[in-house]
Amino acid sequence: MPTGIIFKAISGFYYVEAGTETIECKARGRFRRDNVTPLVGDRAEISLTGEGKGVLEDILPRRNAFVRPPIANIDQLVIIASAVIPVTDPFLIDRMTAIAAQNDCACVICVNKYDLDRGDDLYAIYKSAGFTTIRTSAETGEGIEALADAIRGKVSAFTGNSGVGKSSILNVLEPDFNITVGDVSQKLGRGRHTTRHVELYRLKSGAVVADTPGFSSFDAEQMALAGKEQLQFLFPDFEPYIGLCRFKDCAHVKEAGCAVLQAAENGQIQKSRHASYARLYEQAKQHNDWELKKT
Ligand SMILES: Nc1nc2c(ncn2[C@@H]2O[C@H](COP(=O)(O)OP(=O)(O)OP(=O)(O)O)[C@@H](O)[C@H]2O)c(=O)[nH]1
Ligand SMILES: [Zn+2]
Repeated sequence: MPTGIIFKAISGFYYVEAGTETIECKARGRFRRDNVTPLVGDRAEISLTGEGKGVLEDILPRRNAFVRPPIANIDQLVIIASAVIPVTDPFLIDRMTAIAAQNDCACVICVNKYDLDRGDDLYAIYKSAGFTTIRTSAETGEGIEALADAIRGKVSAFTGNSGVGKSSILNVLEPDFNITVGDVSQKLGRGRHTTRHVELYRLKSGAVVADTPGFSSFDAEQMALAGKEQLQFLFPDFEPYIGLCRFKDCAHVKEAGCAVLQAAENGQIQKSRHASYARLYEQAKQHNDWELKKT
């Protein structure tokens, strides 16, 4: 049975890219009965009924699935940031990297507007935290090739606070993209209109990019993060120090003998990364308390 990837889903039709063809599919009735919603990004088994049409038979296991936006199997988030108009708050980046880690999704950090500001601080933070970190300018084209390399052969979703240059970068990566995107969803479908659907685009370079309204700004606020005990594992730069604290159940916030705190003080962990962790930990704690009171 042929398999393919759902690139687009509109009004009950699923557009599955299988080989060089796009097949327009309907879903089998049992998906509804089993309460399974096929998502853009899903790998699906299909049967062909002729004339470019087919039926979704089965959804293959997912690497990850997001609810807002509804999309599956994202390999990596490309987090666009900027050190100047607007200045990106590292906390927003750290929250996204944690959400990504929780969903088995890699991250590429892209510090844009290099022509206006080198963004040395942001660059240093994420480089030393172990992320693929790139500096770009959509204005001069600097770093765009490095970004193209980082997304080749993968499914990426771009995110970043408003004005950092997401659309500008995508247009430099793929000059035709403007037209494609503009038609379908108006400047990456920020959802001002009713067509809030998600779609995958295959760039000429072979990269696949998700047009994801829900990721387009950091309105990922609604995305729930793990409980406070799990949070430490969503910071890969903490990993070498976890398990070395004096107390086994150390929260790594202000405990005596905490190896993570010590590493942050020594500069082995970036201070802003630890500050973000502590802030997220506090939020998770309040959330837990609230949940407990409710029951
Ligand atoms: N100098 C300079 N300006 C840039 C660069 N990238 C984007 N801009 C400008 O920044 C402004 C915002 O860029 P957009 O591409 O619309 O940003 P966006 O992230 O898509 O913003 P939203 O649509 O609000 O989410 C525009 O005026 C761009 O011309 C850059 O690398 N250098
Ligand atoms: Zn600790």
